[in-house]
Amino acid sequence: MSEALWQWQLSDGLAAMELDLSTGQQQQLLAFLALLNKWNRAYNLTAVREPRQMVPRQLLDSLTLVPFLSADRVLDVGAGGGLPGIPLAIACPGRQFTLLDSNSKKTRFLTQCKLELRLDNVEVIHGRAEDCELSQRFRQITSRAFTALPNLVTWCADLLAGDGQFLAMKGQFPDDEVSSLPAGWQLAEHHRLDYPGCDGERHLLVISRISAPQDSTTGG
Ligand SMILES: C[S@@+](CC[C@H](N)C(=O)[O-])C[C@H]1O[C@@H](n2cnc3c(N)ncnc32)[C@H](O)[C@@H]1O
Repeated sequence: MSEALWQWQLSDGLAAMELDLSTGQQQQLLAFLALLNKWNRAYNLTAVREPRQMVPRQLLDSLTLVPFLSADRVLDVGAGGGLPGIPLAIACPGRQFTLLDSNSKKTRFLTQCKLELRLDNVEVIHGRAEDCELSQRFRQITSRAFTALPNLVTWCADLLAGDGQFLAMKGQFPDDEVSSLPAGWQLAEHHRLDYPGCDGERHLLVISRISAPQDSTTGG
């Protein structure tokens, strides 16, 4: 029952969003949803449990970021059950995605997804963003339902390339968080996000440094 519904919701949604994904990619997205649904019972990965809401709120919502991706390597911080990182990795096989989360149950699930879905462009890291020391910085860092913007930029500043940008997904526009951004950071862009079945406000906030220093460790 869910499978036929999910298949219909996905192909309908992708068409409306003008995202051209192959049959194989669509099958991978649905296989990911089935894994999320199965593991959710034991691991509490997501609060979205109603089958009818899963394609829009998990897959389509994540995929709204596809047109905004430009970096070869993207970090998804606080990835949880793999959102938006796993759907983006399936939709964009030419980009590398690093999924970071501090909860070991969640990173175990993400590692299982990488293996079962054969996602060679996914790397999973267990750790706290503010304690992470990575060899290369990222030009784009995505986040969904992670933390307030001031925390995001403070905790993850060392993970972002000098000219990099945070792509923060939010529900209602967070006026207070934007006005509390630490000195040196700005709201560079704001986009309304929409997709079939979207049942509330969705916003993408692009946050960058005000004056970007040169960064020799940028990995693309
Ligand atoms: C509300 S969940 C959102 C998960 C996913 N992005 C989504 O939209 O469904 C927030 C996630 O951030 C992780 N998290 C919280 N603090 C963190 C930190 N300091 N560093 C890394 N991950 C963290 C939690 O373990 C949790 O999986």
